[in-house]
Amino acid sequence: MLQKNNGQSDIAGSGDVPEDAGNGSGTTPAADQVVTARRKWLALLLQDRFACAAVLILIGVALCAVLGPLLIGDLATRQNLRDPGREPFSLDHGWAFFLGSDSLGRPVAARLMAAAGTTLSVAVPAVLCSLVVGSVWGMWAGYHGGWRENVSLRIADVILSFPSLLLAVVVLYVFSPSASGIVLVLAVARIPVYLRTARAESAELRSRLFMDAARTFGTSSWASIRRHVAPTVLPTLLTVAALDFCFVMLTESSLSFLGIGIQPPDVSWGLMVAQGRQELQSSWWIAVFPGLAIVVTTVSATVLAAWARLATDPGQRWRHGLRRGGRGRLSRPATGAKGARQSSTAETAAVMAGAEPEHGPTPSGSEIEHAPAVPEAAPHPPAVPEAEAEPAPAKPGAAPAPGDRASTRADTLTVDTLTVDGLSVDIRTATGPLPVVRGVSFAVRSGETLALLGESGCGKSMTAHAVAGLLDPAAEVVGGQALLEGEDLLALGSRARRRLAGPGLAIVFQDALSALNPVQTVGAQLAEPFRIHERLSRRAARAKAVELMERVGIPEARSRAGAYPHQFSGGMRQRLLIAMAVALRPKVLLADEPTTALDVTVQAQIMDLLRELRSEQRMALVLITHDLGLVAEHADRVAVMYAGTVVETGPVAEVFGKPNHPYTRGLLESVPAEQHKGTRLNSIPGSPPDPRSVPSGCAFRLRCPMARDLCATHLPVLAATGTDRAAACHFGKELADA
Ligand SMILES: Nc1ncnc2c1ncn2[C@@H]1O[C@H](COP(=O)(O)OP(=O)(O)OP(=O)(O)O)[C@@H](O)[C@H]1O
Repeated sequence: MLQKNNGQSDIAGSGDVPEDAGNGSGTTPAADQVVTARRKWLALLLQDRFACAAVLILIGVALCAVLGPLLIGDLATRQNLRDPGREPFSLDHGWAFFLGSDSLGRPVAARLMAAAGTTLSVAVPAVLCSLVVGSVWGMWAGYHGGWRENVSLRIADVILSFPSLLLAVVVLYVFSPSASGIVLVLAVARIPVYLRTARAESAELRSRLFMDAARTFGTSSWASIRRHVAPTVLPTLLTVAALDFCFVMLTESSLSFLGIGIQPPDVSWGLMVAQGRQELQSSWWIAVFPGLAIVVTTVSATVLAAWARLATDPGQRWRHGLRRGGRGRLSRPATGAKGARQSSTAETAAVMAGAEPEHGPTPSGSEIEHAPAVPEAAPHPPAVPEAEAEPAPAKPGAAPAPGDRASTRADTLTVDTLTVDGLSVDIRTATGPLPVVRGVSFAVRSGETLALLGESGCGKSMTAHAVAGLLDPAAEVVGGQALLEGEDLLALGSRARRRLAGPGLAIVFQDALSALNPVQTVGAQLAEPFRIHERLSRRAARAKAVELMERVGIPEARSRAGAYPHQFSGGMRQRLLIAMAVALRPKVLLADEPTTALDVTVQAQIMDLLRELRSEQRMALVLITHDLGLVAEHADRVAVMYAGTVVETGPVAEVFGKPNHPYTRGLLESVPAEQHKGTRLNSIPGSPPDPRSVPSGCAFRLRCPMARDLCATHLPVLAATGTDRAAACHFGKELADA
């Protein structure tokens, strides 16, 4: 059971594993983790023979660069004019002449080794500098958007408008040619390539739900970039960097050919190609071998980057298994392509998570979906008191059972936790502001469930996003307040908002797959709120994450914490999202259609879980839905929305028993129910108005059977129609008294 402990959220049951807990082997757990992580990467690398070959080649090149000068002494520069242009593939004059000699009698093999060091000392720093600066800049610009993005792109455009070779020629002519000068010029010239790539991917990620989810528990912009943007963008950038490696080497060779690159007696592969080009017909080997060195090194870097891209993308790792052509542990099983993908992904992720695949198959989504919300063996019995146990579902339209939940709970509820007052949101469009939320007001108290009910497009999500501070940049709050225990959320600066996010207000989104980061394990994502707000170590936060997973009914939570969102079923993903939202025991939880994409069985499990958590944590729950059945069964009070405004509000049982607004009445009459059996179902004629063409006066009047002339000229306001009830209808009181 989740318990409050000295102001800190704590989950009773398995306590935190102490940070410094030893493992009995004399090594620290942190050191063990590093060793295990290295083994995992090595295991993945060994599954790809091309990547292995690429690594060996690159290690060879690096060794040549480092050890070459020691092995060859001055062989690379010593001229032997009596014996120039010696042909390759003969060991008569020693290994140094195996690849022939150039027109000055210098051995090509020795020169290749000497040149490896010079070439790498230019290409590697140039690529690394442009990669680091361009990527960080691009991710920052893309994440924030607006002027930062525009200014960054214009700077990139200016740099890109100069051909990089021309830029290098101009700069190196003005300043004297040197290796560090070449590195600097090439690094600057290539920054826009990374900037643009990182910006584009980051801007795309900016609008993804899992970024919104991170913002709801107060992740700062740099932390979001580091944890969510960088892991997604990096694989692409690494591939670009590998290709850039070739470009930089070739540019350096062109500069050397022009006499402003590497200066003799130093030698680089590019310079060797440039010098050998003049004698290509008579002594082909002088240019061909350094050319081959450039190609082989570049291809190796590209292969390694492609491997890294697959290895760091959890959705792609299964390909490593398939590449082995059916051999080995991660090979394609004989159950068809889909099965192969699932199995390989699960096993590969198990390897990455440090689990032994021999432990048996990972439970499939369908196997684990029907697990009870609270596992039998879990140390967290459901905390719903007997008195709060759910009555049989109320049928929409039917009168509530005597002693309904709303009226019994009302005794214990006094102060509103969240009060939304006159909230208005506009969307900026080319033709001017478009009002999509108009003066919405409602209040919800601790331990209570308020349903925001309405047809699609009536502004429910906009309202929730405005309160949570997650509005699209095109949308803007133009009026109203959202008071969380008296503090206006809409007036807070971003820092104060981050402090409050998570422990104050959290949100559960409809599409759990989009709301979870696909390239992070669920354990890492669930640990994030604890790391940010409680500053827990990685290990302690992870332990809390596992406890949370157990609490929301994820079986085998400890081993499943290392899995990725796509390895869970829809219902389990929704549980994970709920776990993430309630991790910091928020005072208010906004649940935006949390069960729409789920089947009825899973829907019931998720709603039961939300109810249990609400009771345990005494949260105020705002349930956003268009499902009247869900409202009847799970909400205490309801605010019915139409065309961006609240048209009726009150206790669910009373509103559904005797609606005071013709729209609510129409909604209830259009739902099939026992008492409608054998009669023709009524439906509201027409459809909700587009925000661009909301009728004058009452927005519902064109569909309303009670509309009069007054409705076209006077906008009805939300007015009391009874105790704790209100309706925005000129005839609300009439309906209430009927
Ligand atoms: N970026 C946008 N640009 C223009 N209009 C928008 C934008 N986002 C939302 N809208 C409009 O705002 C209105 C309210 O949208 P909102 O998503 O809040 O509706 P909703 O009641 O949550 O619907 P649903 O139940 O389908 O999610 C809709 O008419 C929608 O078309």
